[in-house]
Amino acid sequence: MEGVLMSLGATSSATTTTRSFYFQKSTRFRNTHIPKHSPFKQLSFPITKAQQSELEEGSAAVKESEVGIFQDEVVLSQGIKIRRRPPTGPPIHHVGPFEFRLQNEGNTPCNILEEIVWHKDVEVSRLKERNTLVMLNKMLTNAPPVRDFIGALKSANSRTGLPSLIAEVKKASPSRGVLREDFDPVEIAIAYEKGGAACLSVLTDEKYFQGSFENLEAIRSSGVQCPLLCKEFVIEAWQIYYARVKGADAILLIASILPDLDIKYMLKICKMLGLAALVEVHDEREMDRVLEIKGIELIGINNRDLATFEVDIGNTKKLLEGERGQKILQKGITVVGESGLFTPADIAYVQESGVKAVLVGESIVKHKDPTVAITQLFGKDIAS
Ligand SMILES: O=C(O)c1ccccc1NCC(=O)[C@H](O)[C@H](O)COP(=O)(O)O
Repeated sequence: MEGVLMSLGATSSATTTTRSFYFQKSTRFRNTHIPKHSPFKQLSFPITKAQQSELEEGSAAVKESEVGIFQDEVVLSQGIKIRRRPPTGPPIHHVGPFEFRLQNEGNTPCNILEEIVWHKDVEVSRLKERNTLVMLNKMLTNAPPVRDFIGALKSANSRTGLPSLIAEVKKASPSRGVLREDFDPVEIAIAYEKGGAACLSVLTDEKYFQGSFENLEAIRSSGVQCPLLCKEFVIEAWQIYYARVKGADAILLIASILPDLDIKYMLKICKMLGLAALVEVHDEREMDRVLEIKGIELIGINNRDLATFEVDIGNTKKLLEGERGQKILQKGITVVGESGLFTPADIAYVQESGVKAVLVGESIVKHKDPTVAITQLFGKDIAS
């Protein structure tokens, strides 16, 4: 590794454009004020020459492909329904001395996932002011070393012959409310590790999941050895740096909110920082999109529709059938079955469908002893 001062003049839409666009009933608006996400003008962090040229190639490709293409058209062509927050919120109207805001389809989130993403946009803007990329870059030198997230999944899978477990430290969720009142993240993480979890997923979203980056840091510094997934709603590359500084070994990238170019660019950032990326899909279209992206090693199939909360574990099977399953095998991608897993029969069902790992929250976090809950979930002790 060598120190290189990077200049990323032409970067991906993930870094130089906001892509704050929104639709109204019949008209789409594109926010042409762009420079909000431009933190990467001059970066100083250790990367190899090969990584540098890879990033530059990526940047050039992004620039090229964006010429003449409106970002909202790109997004629509990829079937992404989650819109970005309108730049100004509902317009203000005055009637006499009164001021009010008009709510309509275009400036009010249309489902919970969209609401989360819009809120995240505001939250990230504020956090970035207090933690600039230059500051994060400095902090990277003191960040704890990255552990091998995918390696841990693979070795637990070959040791037990069962899907390896990513156990989720989850206090609450929009669909289920508070899952555990006496929530001590470190205690839960230790109990998960004792129960045989290969990796942990730590929710860092505060507003909707009552999680935090403090939880992630506390678990990381507690001595727990399991590699940690930062379970966030990533809309900007800056968040990946932040997660790394806070001790994450892996990060979640959700295909229903990120266009392909953002995913590609973010994968490169992850690679450069040594983080694993869990790219999450929910339907066939998202799976087909991500299977076209080079370099994906880990795909999560979420059985929960994040817009409606509907959960169906048959989704994992559906997305792994036929050609898609073949392609995944050929590419050597590890698949994680996510959400709605409660019994040994559920685990067997997703394993038969082809997953090598599972991500589980509710069914183990609610139990008074999460170690016991893991044994009950798998129908056997997976720790030894
Ligand atoms: O869990 C939710 O209600 C939720 C709502 C909106 C966006 C994301 C949401 N959950 C994230 C997850 O996918 C789950 O936390 C994870 O897969 C574990 O699921 P479970 O075992 O069902 O708790």
